[in-house]
Amino acid sequence: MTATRERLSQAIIEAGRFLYGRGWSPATSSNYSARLTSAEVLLTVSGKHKGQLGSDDLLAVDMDGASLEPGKKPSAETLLHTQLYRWKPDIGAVLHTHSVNATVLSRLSPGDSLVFADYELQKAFQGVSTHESQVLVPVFDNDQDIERLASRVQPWLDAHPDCVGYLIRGHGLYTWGTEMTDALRQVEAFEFLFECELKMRELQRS
Ligand SMILES: CSC[C@@H](O)[C@@H](O)C(=O)COP(=O)(O)O
Ligand SMILES: [Zn+2]
Repeated sequence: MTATRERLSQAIIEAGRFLYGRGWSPATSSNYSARLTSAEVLLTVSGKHKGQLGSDDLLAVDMDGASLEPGKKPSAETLLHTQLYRWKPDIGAVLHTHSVNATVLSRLSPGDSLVFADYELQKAFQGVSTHESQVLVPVFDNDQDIERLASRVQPWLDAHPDCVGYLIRGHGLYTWGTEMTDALRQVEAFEFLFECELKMRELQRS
């Protein structure tokens, strides 16, 4: 194993332990990846428990999502990862999670996007420097046809180069970063904002 693969494998395995521990990757949900080279991505195999990953539970795919390791089945959502690496060459890690709050908030939001404003924690997102900005998060309807889902995500990404993450309704979150630590920070920031938003809605109703 190359030193880069070893380092990235460890980063993915540790991310899985952390995200599972926070309750954001229950059962065998979620998938994680890191950029190996300009042409290859290291990604979780399909169907594994993400809190118990080992280095055998990862495989390299090309930028079209094709497995480079026969015998290993890539994540069912591989194309949602590779489209992000193709979209921006500075993306080094992508995380997909399935938290209760992401699931509930996306189901309660019938529109095609959510806006977060006036939260100091927005500054945890890459490129955001003030609570006075607006963080626009698209919400795509879920689809078991991942190629079709990816084809609905792509025009949004192309039209919103500052996008820091998106929700899939009733399903979960995709976010990313230059390094795994950046992607993890963004997952945490999103989870904080999702919880605030749900609490605000609850209090405003009562
Ligand atoms: C356990 S249901 C979740 C899956 O359908 C899927 O959405 C998911 O996140 C994990 O799929 P995987 O193929 O293991 O990467
Ligand atoms: Zn999923």
